[in-house]
Amino acid sequence: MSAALQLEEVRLAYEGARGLHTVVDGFSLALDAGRIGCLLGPSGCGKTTVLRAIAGFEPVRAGSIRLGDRLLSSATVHLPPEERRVGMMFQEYALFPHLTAAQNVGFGLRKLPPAQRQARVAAMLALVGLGDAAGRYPHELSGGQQQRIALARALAPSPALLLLDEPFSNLDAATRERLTVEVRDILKTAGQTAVLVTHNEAEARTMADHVGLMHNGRLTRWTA
Ligand SMILES: Nc1ncnc2c1ncn2[C@@H]1O[C@H](COP(=O)(O)OP(=O)(O)OP(=O)(O)O)[C@@H](O)[C@H]1O
Repeated sequence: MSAALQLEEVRLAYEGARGLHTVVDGFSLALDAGRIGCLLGPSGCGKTTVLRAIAGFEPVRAGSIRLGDRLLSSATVHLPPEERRVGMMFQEYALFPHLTAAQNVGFGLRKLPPAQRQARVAAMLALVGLGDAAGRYPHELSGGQQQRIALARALAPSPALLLLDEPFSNLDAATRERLTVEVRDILKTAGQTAVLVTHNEAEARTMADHVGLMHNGRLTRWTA
């Protein structure tokens, strides 16, 4: 089987006052469909930068990023984020406070006919175990429940790939531990290909099928 996600010799750099500053170099990985990969590494090693590049928020200076048979990024190609079929659960993508849980989950489904949209929202709320929370606003939900709604929102448009960047970092330790297991179960039920970023080793081992260790912008180990 060919990999769902494939990064080959990727180089990523930020523009600085003194020209380009390379933060990721020679970065390669392959992830099969339905598998969960995790990038683990110390602060500043480039984990978020890699996710941002996969999502289409950073240009690729060399190498390539492919999803299925589509080229998403290379030195000469850059598919816009909205055309990548990549879903995100990033810390900065909090729920919309003025929308109910159901409206949040339905946000990315506005192109669907209303009946189909409603059915998909109901299915996603059921998948994350919050079928009874449809009419509640984010402030009426616990932190863990809010993250499960954020997951339902990210999964609703059936992304080819889901990216999770430190999705549990704002939660207390007990909730975090419980949610790590729950989210893995939800992703596996959905057959979702996903890449998680964390600097918490226990979380990486619990969640992921493959753990990649990053150091100074390179992948130093990728465990099966
Ligand atoms: N917008 C930016 N402009 C310039 N440099 C940046 C920018 N964002 C990140 N960097 C630098 O790129 C490097 C990698 O940052 P990145 O956020 O990818 O690391 P990380 O491994 O995700 O860290 P953390 O675990 O703290 O989130 C760091 O040296 C950082 O200072």
